[in-house]
Amino acid sequence: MAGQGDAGRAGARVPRVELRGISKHFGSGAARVDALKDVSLDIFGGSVVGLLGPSGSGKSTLLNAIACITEPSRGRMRLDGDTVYDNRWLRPDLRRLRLEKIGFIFQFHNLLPFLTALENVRLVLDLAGWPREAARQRAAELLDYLQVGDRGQALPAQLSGGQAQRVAIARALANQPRIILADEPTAALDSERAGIVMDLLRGVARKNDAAVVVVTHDEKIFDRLDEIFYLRDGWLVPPEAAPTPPRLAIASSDMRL
Ligand SMILES: Nc1ncnc2c1ncn2[C@@H]1O[C@H](COP(=O)(O)OP(=O)(O)OP(=O)(O)O)[C@@H](O)[C@H]1O
Repeated sequence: MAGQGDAGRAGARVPRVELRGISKHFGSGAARVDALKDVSLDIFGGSVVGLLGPSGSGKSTLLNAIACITEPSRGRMRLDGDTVYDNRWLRPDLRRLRLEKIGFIFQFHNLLPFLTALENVRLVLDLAGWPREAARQRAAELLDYLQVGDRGQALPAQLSGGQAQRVAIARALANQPRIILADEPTAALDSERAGIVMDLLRGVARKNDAAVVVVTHDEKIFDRLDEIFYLRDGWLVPPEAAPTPPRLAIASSDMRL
């Protein structure tokens, strides 16, 4: 498994996500919860990795820390070779950082209901400062790529669940992020659509050399993950000690798309 401090195995490649000794606690005294304990890992471009573990094991906290939404309590985090956290945030504008580096896909699509599919995708590009025409073109191309180009003028309520999720993926990919974080992206989809979503994410990981990190309980997609990080009680469990859920094939660390 990549990560666990074995940077040599990946040669000179810079991990898209590099965590060293990341801990996070909430509350204090008797109410203190240690949600992440000394988590170190590397995630490289071109791979789709899963964050697995029982409920309450720290998966969402870890995903939100990587997304620069939740501030860790200590440790060091580099995104795309850029140290963004070293016992404190080093970048003053985390919103801009997220816009530059990260695409986020949620379980439910979270599209803005009063904007069309095309406008939802364009919004990200407008915020990132893309020129108007280039943004329109890119948004339309992405919707085409995700096979919902003909639904560009539809409002989210007029889309099927699978279509809405693809528009949400287009939005997450709009600014060509090198890190794509997905929280239960397939939980609301049937097997066929879940497979399509995972194939899309895999395609994007390969095409853009992006790291895709998926928090999931969804057994349907376990065999589509290149690598598994398993959390238990806030600790990252070494691969050899992680349980092997049914149908879960842990890929070799050398596997690349
Ligand atoms: N904002 C918060 N305040 C206090 N405790 C929190 C907060 N967020 C998470 N926790 C606690 O941190 C621990 C890890 O939570 P987290 O949501 O990261 O787990 P999870 O593995 O994502 O769980 P699930 O699979 O149920 O979503 C849990 O004990 C949770 O109650």
